[in-house]
Amino acid sequence: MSQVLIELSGVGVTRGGRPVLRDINLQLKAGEIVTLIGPNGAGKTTLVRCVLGLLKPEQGTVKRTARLRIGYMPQKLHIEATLPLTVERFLRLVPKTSRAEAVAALTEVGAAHLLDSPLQQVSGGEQQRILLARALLHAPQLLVLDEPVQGVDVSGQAELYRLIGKLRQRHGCGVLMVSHDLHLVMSATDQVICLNQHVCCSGHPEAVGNDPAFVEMFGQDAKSLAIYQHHHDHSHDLHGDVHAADCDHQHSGGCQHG
Ligand SMILES: Nc1ncnc2c1ncn2[C@@H]1O[C@H](COP(=O)(O)OP(=O)(O)OP(=O)(O)O)[C@@H](O)[C@H]1O
Repeated sequence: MSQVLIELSGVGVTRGGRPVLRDINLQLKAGEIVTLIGPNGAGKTTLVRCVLGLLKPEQGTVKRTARLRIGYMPQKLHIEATLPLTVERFLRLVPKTSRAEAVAALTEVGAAHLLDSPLQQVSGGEQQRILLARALLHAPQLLVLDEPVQGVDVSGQAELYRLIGKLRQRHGCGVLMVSHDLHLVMSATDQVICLNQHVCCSGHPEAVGNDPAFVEMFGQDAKSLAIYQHHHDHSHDLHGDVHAADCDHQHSGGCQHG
């Protein structure tokens, strides 16, 4: 049986007097890909910060396996435009990283040719690969990817998702991925968690092979993408709170709130 890397139980976070996360239960195992989806302000980044140990929730517990090694890929890289920094020097900011290790990590993400490039000059898609290479240098048991395809064109997105799937297989690591998109999640995602302060629903993504509009939009890459079918039985107001009128909804198996 796969090792449980991290387990959140009843996690709750309040910010500015408002609940941002409520009663979150989540378990992530080695070799498993879990994708968090949800609208702006749903609490995805806050949840990631709890997983990374950067934020201690007011309620509930976060249990990590002993000495868990996490490779984190942030949404964006913020670097000073005038700072002379090559890709190699950037990667070697990870302690004890040799040039050979930087090359190996870049090779894994198909970006070895960027080794001597100035970091400021690489494209958005290249930057995402470099951030992924940096995450790999931590020899992660758990990869945490915050919107890994942000700013990448559609065919590049499919390629990046495929790469993440391959890395999971090669390293046997667990992957927690944040997506802002309600529709595009990788077919290799084992579990999708739809978050809007609480876990609205969760489950396996359903393949979109039969959807002609989707195939037309993504071509052959559509086969490597999936659409998660939503079965919400409640709605949220602008603040993410559940509409009072929905409070008598029938709880289903996928519904994880009280
Ligand atoms: N330090 C803070 N102080 C006050 N409110 C905060 C703080 N951090 C986050 N919030 C609020 O918590 C809510 C959740 O924010 P979070 O960044 O986790 O959402 P998200 O799902 O990642 O959003 P996005 O998709 O826009 O990145 C938002 O309403 C945000 O304004």
